[in-house]
Amino acid sequence: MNKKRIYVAYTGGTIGMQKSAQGFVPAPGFLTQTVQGMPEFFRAEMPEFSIHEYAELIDSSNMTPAHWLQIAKDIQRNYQDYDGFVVLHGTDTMAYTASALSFLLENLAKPVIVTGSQIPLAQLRSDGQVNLLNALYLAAEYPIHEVSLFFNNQLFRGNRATKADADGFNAFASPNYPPLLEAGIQIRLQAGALSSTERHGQPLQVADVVPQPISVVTLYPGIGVEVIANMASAPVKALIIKSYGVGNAPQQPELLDTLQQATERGSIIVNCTQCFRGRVNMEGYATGHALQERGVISGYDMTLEATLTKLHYLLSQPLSAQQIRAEMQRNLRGELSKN
Ligand SMILES: NC(=O)C[C@H](N)C(=O)O
Repeated sequence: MNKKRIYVAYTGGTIGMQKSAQGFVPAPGFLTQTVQGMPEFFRAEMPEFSIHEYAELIDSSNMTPAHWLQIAKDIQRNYQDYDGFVVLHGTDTMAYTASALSFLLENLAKPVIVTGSQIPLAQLRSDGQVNLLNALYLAAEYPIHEVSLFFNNQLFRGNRATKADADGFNAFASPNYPPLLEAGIQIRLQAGALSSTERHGQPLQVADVVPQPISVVTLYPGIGVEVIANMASAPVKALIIKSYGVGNAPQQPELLDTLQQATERGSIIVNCTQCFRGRVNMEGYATGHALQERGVISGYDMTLEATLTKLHYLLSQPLSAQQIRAEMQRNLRGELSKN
């Protein structure tokens, strides 16, 4: 039987880092060399894989939309030659990249799994081996044709994941959507759908993305209107408000006027909840309803990462503000559920 072939893109991040006088840093060649010294990766049950280290290996705090595009184009270039893709990435902004890739890779019909680790692969007690080994195995044997994120034995939908623990191994959560798959003694499919063959639909397409001026403001009791007005002023094209509960904000006339003026200027204002779990419902309370009346749109149950990367994706296309508002409230890649 022909073995499946998996393409591994190493972008940087802790998994391939080495100790230096300044703390852990990514080092060229080190991840590949470490994997080669681990016989588990070459067991008969494992797929074939090839690791491609990027010329510039980065801590994921340095990720930008240009890097998202670089990864998406790399996948596109190698799309025909591999059965699946594993992106090795730092954990700090992993959920942003996984969300961004889910939007940029249009008509995706192969598995793309983003993973990394909290302790470098070469260190004692690393979680890197379990994460990478499982990501490779799942990409080959449990192909779910979407962008997902594997961490601590759970496979999440990429645009539903968020970093939830700074220093624990259970570093990611998917607060509003069940895991696609859980890897225990048995590998159990949960919300994911296995696809045995490549769907012969539209060819894979990579959407262009350019960095966009987007503000994110978290409401707090007593926040001044001028703070929000500043965050919404030009050149900002979109403002994400992390509101209270199901989407509430103070019913201050000056605040509501500021938001209305920003909307009239063509800004996209999205209402996301600052709660870890749950969904915005602006019809729930008068305080939420007032926002809706001023043109603020609902982020429903999207994570901040999904909201922000979806805005980047849409603002990079030739769409009107009205079209962007409509698309933001539509489920494009499983990132949003309305009820
Ligand atoms: N665990 C990690 O990968 C953290 C690292 N700072 C990164 O995001 O690149």
